[in-house]
Amino acid sequence: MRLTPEQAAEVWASADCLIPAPAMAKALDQMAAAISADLAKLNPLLLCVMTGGVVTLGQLLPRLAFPLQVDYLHATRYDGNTQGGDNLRWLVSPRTPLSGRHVLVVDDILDEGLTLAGILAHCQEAGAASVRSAVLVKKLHDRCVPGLRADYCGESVPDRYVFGYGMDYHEYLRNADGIYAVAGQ
Ligand SMILES: O=P(O)(O)OC[C@H]1O[C@H](OP(=O)(O)OP(=O)(O)O)[C@H](O)[C@@H]1O
Ligand SMILES: Nc1nc2[nH]cnc2c(=O)[nH]1
Repeated sequence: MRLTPEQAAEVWASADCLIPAPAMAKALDQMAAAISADLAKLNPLLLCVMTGGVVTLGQLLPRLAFPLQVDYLHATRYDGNTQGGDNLRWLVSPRTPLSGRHVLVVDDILDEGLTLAGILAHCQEAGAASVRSAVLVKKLHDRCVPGLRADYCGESVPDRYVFGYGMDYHEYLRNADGIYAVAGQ
C-alpha cells in the first residue's frame, strides 16, 4: 500500500499515544545503564538494524560512555507493510568482520521475533564471541519465536501496530517523538 504524506498526517493525528517522549527517554537511560554495565570493557560492535533501529541506536549512543564501534545491517520481512512475510530479506550485511567480536544488535521492536532470530543466527554463524540484543520495545503476545528474548528492552507495547521512534507506518512516521498505535489496529 502506498501512502500519501497527507494520509500519513491523518494517521498520526488520529493515533493513540501509548508512550510519550519523556517516558521513552527514561527507558533509554535504563537500557544504556544495563548495556554499559555488561559491555563497557568488551570493545563491543553495535549493529544497527536498518531502517527501524536508527533512532534507538542514535538515542543510545550518546548515553554510552565507553569505547565501542558501530556498523549496520539491513534485513527486512515487512518491506513497508504492516504484515510480515515468512522470509527475512537481507539487503546489506555488516561490513565489519564479526569474528571474535562482542556484538550488540540494536533494533526498534521485537514482535514475532523472526527478524531478530535470523540476525542473531547470522552473527553466531559469522563467529562472534558473544551476541546480545537490544530493542526499544517488545510487543506483548504469544506469537514470538519460542525462547527468544532481547537482552535489553526499553518498554512493552500492546498487540497493536505501533509507529514512532524509528518504527514506520508504510515507510512514514518513523520520526514521531513517542510510541503511537494506529487507530483501529
Ligand atoms: O519481530 P518481527 O515480527 O520479525 O518484526 C520486527 C522487525 O520489523 C521491523 O522491520 P521491517 O522489516 O518492517 O523493516 P524496517 O526496519 O525498515 O521498518 C522492525 O524494524 C524489526 O526489525
Ligand atoms: N512499525 C512497526 N514495525 C513492526 N514490525 C513488527 N511489528 C511492528 C509494528 O508494530 N510496527
